[in-house]
This record gives sequence, C-alpha cells and structure tokens, in this order.
Amino acid sequence: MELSEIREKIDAVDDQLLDLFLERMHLSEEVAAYKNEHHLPILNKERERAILAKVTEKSGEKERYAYHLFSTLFELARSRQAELIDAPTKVGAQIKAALADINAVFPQTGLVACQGVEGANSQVACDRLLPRGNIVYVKTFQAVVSAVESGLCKFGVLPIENSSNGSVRAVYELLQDHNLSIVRSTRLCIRHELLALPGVKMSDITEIYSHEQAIGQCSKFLNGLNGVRVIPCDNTAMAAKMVAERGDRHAAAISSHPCAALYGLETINDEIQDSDNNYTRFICVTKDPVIYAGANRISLIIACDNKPGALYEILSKLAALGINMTKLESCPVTGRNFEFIFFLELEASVQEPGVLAMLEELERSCAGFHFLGNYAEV
Ligand SMILES: C=C(O[C@@H]1C=C(C(=O)O)C=C[C@H]1O)C(=O)O
Repeated sequence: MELSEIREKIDAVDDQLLDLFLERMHLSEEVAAYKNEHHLPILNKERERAILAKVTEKSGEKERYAYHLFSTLFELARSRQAELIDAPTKVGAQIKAALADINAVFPQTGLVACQGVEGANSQVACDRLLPRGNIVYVKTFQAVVSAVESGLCKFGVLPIENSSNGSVRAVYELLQDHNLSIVRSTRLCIRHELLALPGVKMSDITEIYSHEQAIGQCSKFLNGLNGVRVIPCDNTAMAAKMVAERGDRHAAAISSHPCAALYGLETINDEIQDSDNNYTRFICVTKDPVIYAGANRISLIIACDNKPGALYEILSKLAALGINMTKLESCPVTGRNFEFIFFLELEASVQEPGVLAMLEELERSCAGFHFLGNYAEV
C-alpha cells in the first residue's frame, strides 16, 4: 500500500477515534452527575481494573500499549469529572480562604522571626522580603515556626533550597507538620569567607566552625585542608560571633563578608564556595493563608503510591494545563524503606483557569498532598 493510502486510512480511524473519545467523555460526564447526586467518590479502582483486565486480554502482543492508552483515558475522564463535581477538598477551602480579601496588599511592616544573629544570610533575606519589618532573632528553624504559629511574629523567614545542596530538608519537614503558608520568596547569591581574629594566619587554624549548609557549599576548599577539624554549628553568623567572643586564635568561621566587620574579624580567604553560582532561596511564611496580588509560584509536597506511572499521572495533569514546573525533587521519607515524597514548584497562579481544579484533583488522587502557598518571588 502507498504511504498516502495508509495515511488516509489512519485519518479515517482518527475521525472514528475522536468521535468515540468524545462520546466516552460525555458518558463520564453523566457518571459525574450521578456520583455528585449520590455522593460517590470519583475514583473507582475496581471498575478501572476490570476494564484494564478486559482490554489487556483482548490486545494480544499490543497489551502494553492498550493498557497505557486506557490508563490515560481514565485519567482524562477523572479530570473532567473533578471539574464538574464540586466535592469539598482541603486545598479548595484553603485557597478560598486565602483569596477572601482580593485586594490584600503585601504588608510593609511587622515582626519577622529570623534564625540566627545579625549578619546571617537569613537577616539579609529578611531585609529583602520585608524591607520595613522588625527582626526578632531566634535560635532554630523550629523556633521561627513557633514564633509565627503562636502569633508572636506575623512573619517568619526560612531558607528552603540551595543551588548546590538542594532542598533544606528540615524546613520542608516543618512545612509538612505545621500549617504555615508561603507568602513570598527571594533568591540570594551566597558568598562565603573564612574569618578569624585579626592577624591569625591560615597555618594557625585547627578548627573551622559553620552551618552545615555552608560547610557543604565549601567542600572543595575544606577537603584541601590538612589537620583541621570542621565543626557544624547553628548559623554562619553565630560561628563568626563565637570565634570573636572566644578569642581563640586557632579557630575560624565560614561566614559572610559583612560578619567580618560586624564581629571584628578578618578575612583569611574569600570566595571559598565551591561554585560562584551559589544561590539560596528564602521563604517568608505566615499563619494566615493569604494569596497576594502578583502570586505566580505554587509550592507543593506530594506523596504518591509506589507503582509504575504514579509520578507520570501527576506530571500529565500539569502538562495538560501547560504549566511549567520549576522544581521537582524526590526525597526519601525518614524511617521508610525507600518511599519517596516529592517537592514541586510550579509557575502558576490559582486564579488561572483550571489550576484550582487541577490542585483539587491532585489532592484527591495522591496519597499525600500539601499546598504550601501561591506567592511571588521578589
Ligand atoms: C467513568 C467513571 O469514573 C472513573 C473513570 C473511569 C473510566 O474512565 O472508565 C472508570 C472508573 C472511575 O475511576 C466511572 O466511575 O465509571
């Protein structure tokens, strides 16, 4: 058969397929109306399994392809049903509350909980996120969360990811366990320096203090040193402060340039970070789930079943809406045997058509779902 002839036949089959597809979608809309009336869940695994069993049995050696095609058809049918059924979801209620005040503008002032001390990168981030905010320093990320949850501070600032080290797990864990909303984010270019008391030389140093993230970001420099103990501490600025206060001429801190002047130290070595493209993103969180004008990023934590195609199903929902994903990181669930959760970031606003319905559907279909916020990066 000539190619043009085969293609003519394919065109004819496509016409039939399309008609049948539209008819199938129409029937699932009728099923949706029934489910709505009788308060039935959208997903019916038993029915889907029965159809797949029949399809695979009839498809012979093309069984794999038929399985995939029908799984996609179910996916699309469920998406359409979710659009039509307004079954309550947690994310729906959360977003509705967050959008209640449509004219809400980002506050200019307020107390901001910040982990560390003056000179910490978190402090620079606080100034960027809330230029006229009043900083309250606390010792740990947990204390930032507690300060916001208790109402002591309206805002909290936390580092969420670094371009060399990836996500800050401890912060994601706190976001999972507490109901805080991300309302703004910012990206800081991080430079590290080795600071010590005035006059101290590299050869005097036997101990280097810094935050774990900074230690990780200067691994090449640190690996090149001999006979030096590297000691993690709470914060890069705290490390500088401690070295200054102890007056120990064998100790140094990996910290930022402003901390040298702030704590009376001198730079022994500058630009010691592994990569000059070393960025850390910081988020600003609040207790009230507000979505301010200009929000164009959505952060999610998702857990899906450990089965073939589980992640694909999530991604296909984003692809269907043409949403760009700016982050997808898998992370093992602590204490579980290679079970993973996913950290996602999307370039989208819940006010764009279809986005809220898509999030509601993800909540319905995923084993775990956390909407962390819809916000703007400044
Ligand atoms: C259409 C239905 O809803 C969903 C979609 C199905 C499908 O596309 O065939 C099957 C079961 C449900 O998960 C239904 O319940 O029949």
